[in-house]
Amino acid sequence: MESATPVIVAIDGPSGTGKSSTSKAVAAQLGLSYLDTGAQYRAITWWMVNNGIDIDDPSAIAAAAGKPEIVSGTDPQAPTIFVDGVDVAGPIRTQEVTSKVSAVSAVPEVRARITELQRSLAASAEHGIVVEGRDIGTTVLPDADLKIFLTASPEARAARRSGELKGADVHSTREALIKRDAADSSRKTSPLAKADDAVEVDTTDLTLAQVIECVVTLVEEKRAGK
Ligand SMILES: Nc1ncnc2c1ncn2[C@@H]1O[C@H](COP(=O)(O)OP(=O)(O)OP(=O)(O)O)[C@@H](O)[C@H]1O
Ligand SMILES: Nc1ccn([C@H]2C[C@H](O)[C@@H](COP(=O)(O)O)O2)c(=O)n1
Repeated sequence: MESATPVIVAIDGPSGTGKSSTSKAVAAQLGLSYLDTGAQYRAITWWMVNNGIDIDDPSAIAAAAGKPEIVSGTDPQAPTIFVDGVDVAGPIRTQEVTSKVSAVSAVPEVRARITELQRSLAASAEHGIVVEGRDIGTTVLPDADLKIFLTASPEARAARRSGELKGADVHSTREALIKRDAADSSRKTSPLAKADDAVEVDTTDLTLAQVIECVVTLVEEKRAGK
């Protein structure tokens, strides 16, 4: 039997729009690999913090950018992230890493390093891959078969995140999301942006199941050549 042509799907958008949940589910449903590029930027940030690199000094970050070995596992049922052989899936989600990741990921040498890893993983995905992040459609995989840009109101995103953080204050969560999005959108190198040819999906009033169904349909239509 002939196997389906590998399909490359890029899913971008601001924080809390549902990129990870949607991408994982779509990849699992369609038998594709899955890559969380935010986890890679968090992993390199975790390494910088743990190795005493001054996060306020872009030249120090640039000089260290090539040092850590970052390895991502791309099974959507059990994605993994290791730095120098250490499982950092938990530590990269701390408040400290979240507050520093935008500064580290703005450094061009960091982006060049991580982008190379991303392209290599996408190229080696046998059945195709769903890659989620901020600059996948614009910079990392500009020739992706399908580009999706997820959005949602800051209020919806803050409510989702507060629920996840067991009742964290919605107002401060909203402010923190807006601040991180502003930093990610205004950096010089490959900022958070919608690619011209991306399909925008506003998830504010959609359930996660509806968003997943919408994206699966878009991938299937693309595969069918519609
Ligand atoms: N359409 C939706 N309706 C309700 N909750 C949702 C929806 N989409 C995602 N969620 C929930 O919102 C939270 C954030 O989702 P997720 O982590 O997938 O977003 P993200 O865009 O990847 O965020 P980040 O970029 O910050 O990692 C999760 O708890 C998820 O279950
Ligand atoms: N393609 C990407 C993915 C992520 N980042 C940076 C900016 C985000 O604030 C941070 C963490 O991402 P998250 O785990 O919240 O998805 O990583 C980026 O610059 N480019």
